[in-house]
Amino acid sequence: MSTALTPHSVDSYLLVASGFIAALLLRRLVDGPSAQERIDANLPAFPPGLPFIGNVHQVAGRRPELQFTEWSKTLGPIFTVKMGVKRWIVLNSIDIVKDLIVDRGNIYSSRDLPEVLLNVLFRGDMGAPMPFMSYGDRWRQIRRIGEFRTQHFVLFIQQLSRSNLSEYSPSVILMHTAHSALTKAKINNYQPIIDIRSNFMLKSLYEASCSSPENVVAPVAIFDFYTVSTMFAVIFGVDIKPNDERIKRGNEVTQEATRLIGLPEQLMEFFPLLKNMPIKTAKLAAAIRSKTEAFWGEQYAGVKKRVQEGTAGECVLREVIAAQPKERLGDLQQSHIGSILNSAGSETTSITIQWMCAILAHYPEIQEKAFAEIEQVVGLDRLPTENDEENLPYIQCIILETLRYRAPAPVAIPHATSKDDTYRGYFIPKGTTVVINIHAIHNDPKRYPNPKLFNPERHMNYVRSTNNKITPEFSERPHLAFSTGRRVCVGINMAERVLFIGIAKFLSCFRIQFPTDEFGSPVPIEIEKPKVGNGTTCIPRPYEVKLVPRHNGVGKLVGSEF
Ligand code: HEM
Repeated sequence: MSTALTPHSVDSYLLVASGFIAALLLRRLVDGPSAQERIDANLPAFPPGLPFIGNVHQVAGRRPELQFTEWSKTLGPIFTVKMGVKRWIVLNSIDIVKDLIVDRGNIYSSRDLPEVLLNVLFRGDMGAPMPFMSYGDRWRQIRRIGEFRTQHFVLFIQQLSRSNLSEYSPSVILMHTAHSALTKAKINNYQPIIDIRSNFMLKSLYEASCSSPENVVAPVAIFDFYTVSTMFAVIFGVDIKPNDERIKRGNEVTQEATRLIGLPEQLMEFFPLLKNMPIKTAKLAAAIRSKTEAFWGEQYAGVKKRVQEGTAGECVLREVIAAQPKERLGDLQQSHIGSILNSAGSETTSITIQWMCAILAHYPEIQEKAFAEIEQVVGLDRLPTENDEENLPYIQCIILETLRYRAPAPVAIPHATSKDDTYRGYFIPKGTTVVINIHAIHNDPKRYPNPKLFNPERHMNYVRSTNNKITPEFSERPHLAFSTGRRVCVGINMAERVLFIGIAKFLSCFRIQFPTDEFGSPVPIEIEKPKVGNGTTCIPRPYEVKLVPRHNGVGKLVGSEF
């Protein structure tokens, strides 16, 4: 029998559908608005969407920061997005981020991420996946152990003194004063690793450039290796070589785990009915977990063995393992600390260097200014070091402007409220997802005149103040690429050091130019259309670039016999 719809059957469907809608309307008249509608009426405004699915089709699987920024132009700096049964509050201005994420951090610092990620991949309470954990004592403990910052402690205390102290529990204040596995001082201990890895990066770029008749290099893999090998050495205390199997396997397990925050899993959160469908997500997650735990477990066991034998060099996990009797964490939890720091720190830092190189190819005059500063402060007989940082303000500005112009995580990691709250007359219930739209803040023309222009100079006052140890106001921060508040990136100090050393050395050695086509015309590098990732990172499309050594002494400086 044919299943094609005849005009007659269409009429019947229409009749049934209109009857259904009429019944719903009637019920609505009798019952009044549903509980959800009453909640929605007190939330910030919604953009237009479709019945039932809301705004899912406009956001999921796309670059959400662009759509959010567009909506903020008509709906204002705070609005709500309807994602099936979920409500996301989107924050688009620095003032609102300060009010909620910083000053009400006790309410706005939790997470609401796919169950499958938390409970299957990371085994719920048995695991310790810091970025995904709900706000609470366990997260505080893990965070304190992995803490990477002290510099921001100063900023934090100054913010505290300007805001309402009673908002902060004593344990939070303690958390920021506690001695942790990786402080700024400890990062100095890792400086030799960062030096070796950055020199290797320069040597690889130099040799790739010299072996190409046109000095054309595909730099992304080389930048990736700089950050991945640095993180492996800092966290696990191992020295890995470019073709090391661990890089490939580490990438594979991270990529697979990322699948679990992909579109199907998000859709299941928006439409819980889908959880009853025969979709094998939990099975898939369990399979990914076996691989992930096997790989990172091996790396962790290696450190533990070296600690027991007394041969472990300085590394984050050595400290974490030493603190095990006091902290009482299990091996799986400690292994998670290592794998999470490793994965969270490698890609983001490499993406920033990739963007810097791609963007500066468009701005030769900025490169010349940067090189002139290096030539004056450092000279041509040595490479820049961490001690030169304060005397290289323009290089610092280039890094700040790169993080503003192309924040690697333009909507950070969504937060969630852990209590009901009222703000500017809105009622925001417990469990609401809160998105910081860093992209909108970074493109606000009031904060950054002509935001589409890459202009390092705009950060000069900020850099001068911080170099003179003056702490600028929160609103004067040059960017929010590391987010802010209690969930602020835990690796800021590490990231800033790896970026400064890598970028200052890179700009001291190479002039960046577009490659040319067969007619000798320059082929500009694409920077306007980032690769569409999993919705959380903003990555340049893979590119080739001409890297011309700055002077005859570069080969000697980078230790190449090429
Ligand atoms: C340029 C480099 C980096 C950028 C742009 C970056 C950015 C971010 C952002 C936006 C967040 C989310 C904050 C929030 O929830 O509001 C975050 C969290 C985090 N980052 Fe980074 N990050 C970078 C480097 C690193 C490094 C080097 C490490 C570790 C060594 C690291 C470890 C983490 C961890 C563990 C979290 C989760 C913190 C928590 O939930 O409490 N990141 N980062």
